[in-house]
Amino acid sequence: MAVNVIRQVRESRPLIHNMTNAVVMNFTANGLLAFGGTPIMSHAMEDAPDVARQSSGLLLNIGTLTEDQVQAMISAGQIANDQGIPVVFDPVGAGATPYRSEVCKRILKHVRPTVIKGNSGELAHLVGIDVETKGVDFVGEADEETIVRKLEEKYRTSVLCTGAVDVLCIEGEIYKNHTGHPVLTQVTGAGCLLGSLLTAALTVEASSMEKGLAVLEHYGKAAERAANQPGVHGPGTFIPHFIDALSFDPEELRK
Ligand SMILES: Nc1ncnc2c1ncn2[C@@H]1O[C@H](COP(=O)(O)OP(=O)(O)O)[C@@H](O)[C@H]1O
Ligand SMILES: Cc1ncsc1CCOP(=O)(O)O
Repeated sequence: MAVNVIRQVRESRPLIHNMTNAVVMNFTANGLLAFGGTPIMSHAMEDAPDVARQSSGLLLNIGTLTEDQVQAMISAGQIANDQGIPVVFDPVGAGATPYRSEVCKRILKHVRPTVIKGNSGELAHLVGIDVETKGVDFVGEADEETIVRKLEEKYRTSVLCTGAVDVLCIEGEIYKNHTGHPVLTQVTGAGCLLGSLLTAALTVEASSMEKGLAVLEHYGKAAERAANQPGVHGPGTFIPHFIDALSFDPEELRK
């Protein structure tokens, strides 16, 4: 299942338009390349709509948003919707400031994402559930299944809630992924990069469940493999090994 999805990505090397934040731009481009996609970053209103027209998938990530970029995201998102291109929306830091909350509502009013993905704190905020967050991080406790179901119902779209266990909600069904490693919580952009790989996976021919679980399993297994390498002593040495592992064959990673 995972093998089929990831091999298709590696054959087509889909062009993924990453409208993502300044913190994770380089990490995202390298991680997506290792996984098998072709990254392009473009945020300006003068450029992003044309890039969206040429791309196979679009990631909207509001981590370091400016008003100009938000307008470009809406424009690119509408083009992607019109062209039937998958869109992943990552509401980074939703609820941390009134502006982020307003932008989430605005984007979701104008763009239909294929998947909304975020951590529990961000997704809880989108459905009005009060949980404890600190900036872009989730620090409290939450009932992920309730959150994803409510969000799916509200926006009629698939939802991925990341965490120690990832919870995916597609057409009312819940799927869980248990792969992963706690060191991912010490790497900024671990969630953001996952959103880019998910966008790439959504471009191939398979069921939504297969595509979602394939990426989650591969990502988590790559983290487990990297974290257990002899030269890895913490988040700094983990990162290059993780990028390497993302490029491995999915069957090899399962061994
Ligand atoms: N405690 C954990 N153990 C294992 N994997 C984790 C843990 N926390 C998060 N992950 C993984 O890290 C990645 C990013 O998730 P998360 O930390 O929730 O995102 P974000 O960086 O957006 O807050 C996901 O692949 C998730 O499965
Ligand atoms: C630290 C930070 N601040 C704004 S965006 C960002 C990156 C967040 O990345 P992630 O949520 O994937 O760890």
